[in-house]
Amino acid sequence: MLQVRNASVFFSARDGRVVHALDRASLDIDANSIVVALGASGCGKSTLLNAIAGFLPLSEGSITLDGQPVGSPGADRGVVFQKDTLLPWSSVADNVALGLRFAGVPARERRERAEELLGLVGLESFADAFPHELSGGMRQRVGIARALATDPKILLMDEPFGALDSLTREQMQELLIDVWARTGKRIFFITHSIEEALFLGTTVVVMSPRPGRIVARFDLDFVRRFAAERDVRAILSAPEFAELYDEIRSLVHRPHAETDTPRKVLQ
Ligand SMILES: Nc1ncnc2c1ncn2[C@@H]1O[C@H](COP(=O)(O)OP(=O)(O)OP(=O)(O)O)[C@@H](O)[C@H]1O
Repeated sequence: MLQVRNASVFFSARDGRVVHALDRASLDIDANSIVVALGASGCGKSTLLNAIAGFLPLSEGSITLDGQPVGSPGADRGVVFQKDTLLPWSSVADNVALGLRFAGVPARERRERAEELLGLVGLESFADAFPHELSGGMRQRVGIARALATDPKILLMDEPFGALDSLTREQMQELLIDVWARTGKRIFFITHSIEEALFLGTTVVVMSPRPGRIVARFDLDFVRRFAAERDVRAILSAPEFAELYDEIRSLVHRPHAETDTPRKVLQ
């Protein structure tokens, strides 16, 4: 279980103001769940993800993964960003195996694991290609395979499909559901898209504009339905999908007051 408890983050902006980016967020991410955080630009979604990844410290509150406090980045959390961070001079297989190289895994074992993961994301024949030979969607697949290489307890995905065209994005959503169904990995996923959140999330949390606060939580089963029936149209045209879409839309767009009052920055 990943537990976020009363997590707050304050940043010191360049002009001396204190930006209250995240306000007492609490969240549980159980095994086998996909928790999607949804909210307007600047509401603190990436701040929350970066804190879970260990890239930035909380100002207040705590994050634990299976009871262990999360302080710094670790192989137990795999991260995928919107912009791929593949090494251009390394082959696809070597990119996938990067974390394993850092962990001292022997070359042959690394290659086997990379090939296995490339199979999982449908890129088995691209092991020896280089990133520039791949499309944006393919590079994101490599990113997912790389994030899975160290067998992390959780995948953290920060708008991973945000830069892709809509067709590729739909394909990637389905691929992610397949990866989730086959690996059982828990996933924390950030998006601006209500439709993407509803389609992918076993839980959707809606965040308010700054200071980012979790204002609503929805437990859903569209993703399990898709994994079982593989009928996207049936899901997207379901009346309950449209109702939830409207409900969440009004929550996301509800006006909230700016409350960046000067406060001490707690580290
Ligand atoms: N290092 C930083 N220093 C100062 N302010 C920051 C810093 N990082 C983020 N912020 C501010 O914190 C707030 C939350 O930012 P964050 O990137 O978490 O939002 P977001 O919801 O992920 O936005 P987007 O959807 O546009 O990526 C924003 O107002 C942002 O300007």
